[in-house]
Amino acid sequence: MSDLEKFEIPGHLRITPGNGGLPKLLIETGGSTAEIYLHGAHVTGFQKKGEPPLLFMSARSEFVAGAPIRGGVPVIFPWFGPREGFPSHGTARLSEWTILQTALLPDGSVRVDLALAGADDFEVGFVVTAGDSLGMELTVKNTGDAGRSFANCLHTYFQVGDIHKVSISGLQGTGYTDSLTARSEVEAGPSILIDREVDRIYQDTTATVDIHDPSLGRTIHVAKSGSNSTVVWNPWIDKSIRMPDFGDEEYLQMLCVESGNIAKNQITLAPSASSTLKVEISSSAL
Ligand SMILES: O=P(O)(O)OC[C@H]1O[C@@H](O)[C@H](O)[C@@H](O)[C@@H]1O
Repeated sequence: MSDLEKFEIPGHLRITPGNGGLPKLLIETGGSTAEIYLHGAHVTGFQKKGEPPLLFMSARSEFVAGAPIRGGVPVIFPWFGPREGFPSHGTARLSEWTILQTALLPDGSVRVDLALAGADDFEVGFVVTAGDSLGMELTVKNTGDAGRSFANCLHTYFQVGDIHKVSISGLQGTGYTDSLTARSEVEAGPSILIDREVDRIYQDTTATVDIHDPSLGRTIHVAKSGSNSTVVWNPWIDKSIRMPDFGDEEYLQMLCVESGNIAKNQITLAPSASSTLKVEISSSAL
């Protein structure tokens, strides 16, 4: 870790061996704490002082090179979902990222700039800013000499008090593909309730999504830009049992609302062009 010491900020940013000995950044600001693993550039925690964690982490997650972390914010790139012969959700979440710089900003938040090496003809950067809210920016530049396409997604796992009582708003009237049936549907009602396995890719939406959680007395706001797809996922009972790195009952306390560009919304970049996917996560009392 000694080569990473230069990125520490006394009183605000410490770098220590985390689970599995993987390097972990521990951030503390006036209003929050956060943690980031260089493995996957994975934000594994964000908590406002005096509030339960905003991000869900599975107690069964692996922390080992070559395997994804279960929970927090997996960075999904350059493809979303399964691909035969290749890892699910791309290689970014399995890669070791490097720190470019760290900074304490004038408003008291802490900013960390990370980079992904060896992503073919792509230059990929990820900026995390932890303060009263959690900001994340994934920037991809095409450094090759031909147009290139990719999907991306910030696969945010949120902690909720009781999934049975949660409702999600912001997607009324939006078309989606139901990944469980492969059918195209339109979200009819103003709020989505989760009472079974749900796995949907909402397309052509830039809307902020709110997660209303009466059990924890808060609403989580997922605001985004540079994103035209939103994924809503909860594995429910059977899939939770099938996932080796996820507790059988953990589906009760988690919900994924993911922001990205998937399927027909995937991004094509001309040579030298770049695009940025930004997500800002905040919460307010109900
Ligand atoms: O197990 P993984 O590869 O992390 O994927 C978890 C889930 O990620 C979600 O984004 C997908 O919509 C689900 O279909 C998938 O099961």
